[in-house]
Amino acid sequence: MKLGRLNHIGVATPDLDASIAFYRNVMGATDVTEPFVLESQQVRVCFVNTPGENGTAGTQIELLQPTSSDSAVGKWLEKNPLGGQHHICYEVPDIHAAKAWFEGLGKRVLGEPRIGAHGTLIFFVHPKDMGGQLTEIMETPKDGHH
Ligand SMILES: CC[C@H](C(=O)O)C(=O)SCCNC(=O)CCNC(=O)[C@H](O)C(C)(C)COP(=O)(O)OP(=O)(O)OC[C@H]1O[C@@H](n2cnc3c(N)ncnc32)[C@H](O)[C@@H]1OP(=O)(O)O
Ligand SMILES: [Co+2]
Repeated sequence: MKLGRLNHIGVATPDLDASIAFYRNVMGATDVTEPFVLESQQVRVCFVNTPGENGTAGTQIELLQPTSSDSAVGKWLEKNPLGGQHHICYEVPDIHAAKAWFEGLGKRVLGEPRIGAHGTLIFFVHPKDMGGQLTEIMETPKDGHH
């Protein structure tokens, strides 16, 4: 398995607009995308772009507010009402080879690879098989656009 760049850190929040204000006013973020709803994951999401180096894209903070309490993020917020770090997403060159790799190690891949918020194929690996860390694996965007 070839580990690629850290694409984003998923951060859950009970109030997306308050979190955007926090990243702008407390963290000095200047590049925050327009929120949109991803029905399939029952989340309203936006990205805080952090500066990259030498013209490359920086790692993003993916801010996630559930649109329903009966959702992965909704359920997680019930246990973590303030919100916080929810998952980590790494890029890989070949999503299908990566899926076979984790399954070969007996780790639970959650569902089939599907198109994620960045428009490329992703899957998640169960946190209990990953040292407590919910891990999203994402195929590196072909056009290099992140
Ligand atoms: C913008 C969209 C973007 C995309 O899809 O492109 C996203 O990133 S969407 C993000 C939301 N979607 C997901 O997280 C999908 C993957 N997650 C799941 O399938 C579930 O959340 C799952 C299976 C990890 C847990 O669901 P379950 O129904 O089993 O919930 P439980 O509360 O019973 O959890 C079981 C056990 O796991 C612990 N847990 C749950 N979530 C996390 C987490 N994010 N990080 C670490 N650990 C987590 C939970 O505490 C339970 O452990 P226990 O010791 O029993 O308390
Ligand atoms: Co994500």
